[in-house]
Amino acid sequence: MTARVAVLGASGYAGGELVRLLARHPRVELVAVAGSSRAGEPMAAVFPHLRGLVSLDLADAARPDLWDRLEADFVFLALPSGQAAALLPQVFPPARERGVRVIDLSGDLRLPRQSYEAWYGRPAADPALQAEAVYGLSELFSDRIRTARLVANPGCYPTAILLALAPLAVAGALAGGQVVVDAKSGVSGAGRSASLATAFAEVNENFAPYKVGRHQHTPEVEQVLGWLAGRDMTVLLTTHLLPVTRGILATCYVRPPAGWQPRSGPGRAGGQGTRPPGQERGCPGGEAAAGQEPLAEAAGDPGEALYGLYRSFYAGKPFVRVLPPGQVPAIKHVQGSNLCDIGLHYDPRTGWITVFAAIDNLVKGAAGQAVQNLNLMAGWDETTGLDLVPLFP
Ligand SMILES: NC(=O)C1=CN([C@@H]2O[C@H](COP(=O)(O)OP(=O)(O)OC[C@H]3O[C@@H](n4cnc5c(N)ncnc54)[C@H](OP(=O)(O)O)[C@@H]3O)[C@@H](O)[C@H]2O)C=CC1
Ligand SMILES: CC(=O)N[C@@H](CCC(=O)OP(=O)(O)O)C(=O)O
Repeated sequence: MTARVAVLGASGYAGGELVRLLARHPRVELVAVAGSSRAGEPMAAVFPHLRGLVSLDLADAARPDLWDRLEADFVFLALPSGQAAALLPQVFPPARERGVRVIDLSGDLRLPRQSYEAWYGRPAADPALQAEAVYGLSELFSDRIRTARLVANPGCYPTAILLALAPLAVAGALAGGQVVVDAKSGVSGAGRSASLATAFAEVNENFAPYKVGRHQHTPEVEQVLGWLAGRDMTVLLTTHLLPVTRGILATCYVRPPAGWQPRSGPGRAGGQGTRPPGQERGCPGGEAAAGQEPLAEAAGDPGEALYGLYRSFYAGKPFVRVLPPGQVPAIKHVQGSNLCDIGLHYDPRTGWITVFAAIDNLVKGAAGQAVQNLNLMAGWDETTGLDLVPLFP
């Protein structure tokens, strides 16, 4: 089976990356692309790297009547936050009737109204649509994604941070309810539209934090960690702009409760060990692990035990590479791929655990994960079209 797919926002970085991936996806027919200021132009004029690979012209993404003519099974929305919320109430219900399924890359459907309005500073999407949307962190919520009609693709930072912390959340290591995260992103995370903050002369050979204390991905991370940990979570997230094009490195600091030990089998990612949005909080995987031997005691090495916990959590998850103790991830080891590399460190002196996660913000943090979700929704192998070896050096 093949699927007809449309990309709205195809003239942006995330949408352009979607088109790059979909152009070589063996089961996809790309039937439409749309933009805004570049509407009417050939895709290859907007993105010359796609010359000879995509022959479509950009339609106007803001026109609701575009949807009446769309003969697509799946529509990706890669529009600025706020635009999906404005567009969907009008176009999604009739499209859903026709069997169209939507994957939205913006932040519009990830948070409930109050939280969205507080952190994004604009009116939230229709609450019914937000409630219908399945949070699309592929590794954790694959069961619900498979049958979803509307998917809220995760934010770039939350993808890295949640993959880094999910095993600890499920295993009860976040019982204190507080986490500190120090995260850095390449400038493509800010989108293609020019702004002073992302101009070469401002970014080159510079490095600085931004949106301190007010990053809009904070409530998203808190929400999902809360589902996994079975308790309210507070996350201190500080984001930094790296003078590179692609990549996110998230460094997450956790002080587990006294006496906590990593255990094997704390629940599997995407299996029964994690709870999807809208369901009762709790951690069946953690409960199932309660009677097991602490690996730390068995192995006598907390670093090895932590590694065992992560290996077991991400067993069978092709895009997560858990690095052995002593190895650390780097953005250059995942660039251009849908991989998330995770490194672990247990510091016996302070009792803190540090978890590092590296992703490509445009691939696993946006377009790649959106394609992974398409694969799940269409019933294909989740790696279809995503067999991408990182570009190095
Ligand atoms: N960049 C990243 O790493 C990530 C981005 N995202 C999310 O993906 C979405 C797109 O981001 P990104 O690609 O970076 O942004 P860009 O600014 O690069 O692209 C925005 C796209 O939306 C179109 N657009 C702009 N304004 C409107 C409008 N009023 N109506 C309809 N279309 C419009 C643009 O068209 P045109 O160029 O023709 O004017 C362009 O195609 C955002 O919601 C972002 O949060 C999520 C995760 C990571
Ligand atoms: C480097 C950079 O500026 N990154 C952006 C990522 C924004 C994003 O992806 O927006 P959503 O809220 O729609 O997920 C930021 O930090 O705001």
